[in-house]
Amino acid sequence: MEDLQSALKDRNMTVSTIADKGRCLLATRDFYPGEVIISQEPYVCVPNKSSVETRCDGCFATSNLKKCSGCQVVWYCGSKCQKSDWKLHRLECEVLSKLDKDKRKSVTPSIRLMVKLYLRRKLQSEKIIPSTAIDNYNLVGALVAHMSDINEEQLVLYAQMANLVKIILQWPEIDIKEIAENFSKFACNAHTICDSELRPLGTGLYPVISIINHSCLPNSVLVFEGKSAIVRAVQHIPKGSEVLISYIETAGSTMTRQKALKDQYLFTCTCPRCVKLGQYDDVQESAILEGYRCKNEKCCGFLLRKTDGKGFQCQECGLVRDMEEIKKIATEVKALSEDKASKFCSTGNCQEALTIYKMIEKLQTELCHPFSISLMQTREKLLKLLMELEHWREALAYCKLTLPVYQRVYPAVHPLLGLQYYTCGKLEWYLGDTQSAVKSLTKAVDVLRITHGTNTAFMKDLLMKLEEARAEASYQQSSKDE
Ligand SMILES: C[S@@+](CC[C@H](N)C(=O)[O-])C[C@H]1O[C@@H](n2cnc3c(N)ncnc32)[C@H](O)[C@@H]1O
Repeated sequence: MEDLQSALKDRNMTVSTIADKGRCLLATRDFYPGEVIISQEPYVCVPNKSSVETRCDGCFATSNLKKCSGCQVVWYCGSKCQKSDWKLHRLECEVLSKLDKDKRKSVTPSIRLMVKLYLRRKLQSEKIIPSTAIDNYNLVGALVAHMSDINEEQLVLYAQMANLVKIILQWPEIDIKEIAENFSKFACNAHTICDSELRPLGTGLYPVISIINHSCLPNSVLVFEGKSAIVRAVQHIPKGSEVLISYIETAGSTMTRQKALKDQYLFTCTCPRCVKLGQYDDVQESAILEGYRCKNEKCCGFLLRKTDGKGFQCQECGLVRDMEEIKKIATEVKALSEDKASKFCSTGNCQEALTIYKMIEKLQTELCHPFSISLMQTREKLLKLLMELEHWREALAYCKLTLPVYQRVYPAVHPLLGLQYYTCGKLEWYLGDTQSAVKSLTKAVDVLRITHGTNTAFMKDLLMKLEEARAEASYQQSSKDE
């Protein structure tokens, strides 16, 4: 702990404790929007695995992959990644290659993450790889596990997974209880590693970053550059303040956010956004973000359940929507999304998925409040599918429909909002609307230079696009003036 504190002192940080929260990270000087507060390499990490996609264990790339001939489980994009991972993978390869085919199939990313955790601990304790103040197993030991708060079913699952890890490692002295506890630590401390556009690539354990607590109105954001985790300030953080990131998708209502935090992180959030709202505001917020639309298409009022339970009444114009009608549409949406859309999406059948999502969007437009999160998510799926199918104009129309919801549910500096402006700008540019593209790309840069910095290939590309769009717009303007 002393080593950690002195390493953090150089970075203008300190670890402290707060009642009801446990450890926390405090700033020992002022930080300003866009500044990197802390960055860390993963103690261990693994790429995601899906039936349609495999990733390199070194850099998470998806192309030019070759399977490790030893274990037949891990993939690399080339010798550079294979060599840099070799000290750890040599041990992993040895244990994985002893497994029969069936057992190898049960080696999920979470199991691999745990196996790698123990192997890395061994390598550090044998001094085969170095330890530092911010890269050692003691920091993993200090992570919260919440063992006494997790339910029986979860405990059984962790015990089964721990047993599999024991079988893989074949270390007689290993403690199953400790492995199970570490699975619980993963659940509330590991981070999903994403690319610059926030698409998930893998999972990593960053024990210093894991000291940072959650807020639904955070002053910082966690992004990734390759596998490095970077925490940047999105607001002014005065000296002595706690650094806070968001663990969850913050677009939902207070009830939804609190449930997500309780389910996975086992605490009740008391951030200003969660406690600020009074009971009625909370109900109104849920009715807008997760409720139904008024029968009158022109009315933007939110609906509350009538006391007789027979329907929902608009709080703006008083019109009542019948419960049966609402149930009917909701059932149709559910059937379409569960049975059909997900199947087509998982098999990569974009055209069919598009047809289904359009049907869902039509029903949700009829059913949900215009600021509904589920309607926004369906439009987001349509936008992605249409971009994949290169239907740019229609994609732009859906992108523009999502923007007012993004602006409502996210703070002005939020990576998802910045990325949505970016998508909008790119589409406008493809479609020749250069003036609008400049406006959208400028908004994207204003947000993303704070959340993502300006040094990554992704940001350099965005800044270049903006320059080109500006040059084109001024050329068009001067041609018009002549
Ligand atoms: C990633 S850890 C954060 C560091 C942790 N406080 C510690 O002592 O190591 C996540 C855990 O911290 C606690 N936590 C994080 N944010 C919190 C908050 N806003 N309010 C209360 N507890 C919080 C919860 O116990 C949660 O499961």
